[in-house]
Amino acid sequence: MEVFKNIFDNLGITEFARPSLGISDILDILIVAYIIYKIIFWIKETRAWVLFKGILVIFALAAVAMLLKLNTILWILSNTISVGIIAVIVVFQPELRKALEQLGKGKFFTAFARSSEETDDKAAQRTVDEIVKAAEKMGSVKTGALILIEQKVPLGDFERTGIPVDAIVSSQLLINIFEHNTPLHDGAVIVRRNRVAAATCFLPLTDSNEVSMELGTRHRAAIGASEVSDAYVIVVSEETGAISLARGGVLYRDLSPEQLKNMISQPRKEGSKKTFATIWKGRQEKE
Ligand SMILES: Nc1ncnc2c1ncn2[C@@H]1O[C@H](COP(=O)(O)OP(=O)(O)OP(=O)(O)O)[C@@H](O)[C@H]1O
Repeated sequence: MEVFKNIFDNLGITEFARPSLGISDILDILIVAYIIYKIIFWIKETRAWVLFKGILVIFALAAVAMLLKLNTILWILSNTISVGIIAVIVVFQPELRKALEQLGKGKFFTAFARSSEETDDKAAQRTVDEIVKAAEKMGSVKTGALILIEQKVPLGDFERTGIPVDAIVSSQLLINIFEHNTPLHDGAVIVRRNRVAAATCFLPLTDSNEVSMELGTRHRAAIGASEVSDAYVIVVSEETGAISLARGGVLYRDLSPEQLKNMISQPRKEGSKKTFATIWKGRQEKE
């Protein structure tokens, strides 16, 4: 209590104006802060983060409009906000349902604890090596494969369409997953923080007209997923055994294992700048 008394004294708040602050108030504030922190973290883990950022922009706009007394903008915002709240609930409905389900199963906090683990550079490099090794081996025997490596944009929406795996990435595991006539071989595998998060995931197909006619749905799905996320999407063709990489809506075809390794070796936490520069260079080279 002495600490708070000193803070109030330093702020010049008199004894008279000082709010009474008990242990229960502090506990109350801490619990609310903790819950808000968890909610923000949960939002960041789903695609709701992009929508959430849009909402923050609207709030910032409202604040500016209020400061500058832009009455027409304020009127429009205040009249659309009530509709907006309902719209947000509708748009976020799958995420909210998932969060409530997890809360019911008691998984919400454990999932958070696991996902907050630091990405280890050594483990990330090992993951890249294992994926490249698997792609090379699957290419040599013409086993089709589709692997997404999550970057900053969460792939939770794709992951939910598949079967959870949650295992450390290894070339043997990947080869096994894509083995013909096995239950997990169809669809895409999602790799997150050096673990295979899920298999048999369904990805959106690109509707670009520029995709070569000789490419089928596996490659179209790879390009489609790379258009709506910043993931590295690796495809091994079942027909030719060729290895390709989709990134930012661009497909880099017929890569050697070394080229693939170089392209996907950027560690996740380095941020997208360097990665994007490398990919952009590749894009220009292709064009
Ligand atoms: N939307 C999708 N999401 C995830 N995986 C998909 C999707 N569409 C197709 N696939 C995968 O691709 C396989 C079909 O590949 P298809 O032969 O049509 O594609 P392709 O691009 O010609 O590839 P390949 O060269 O390997 O034959 C499916 O069995 C499935 O595993």
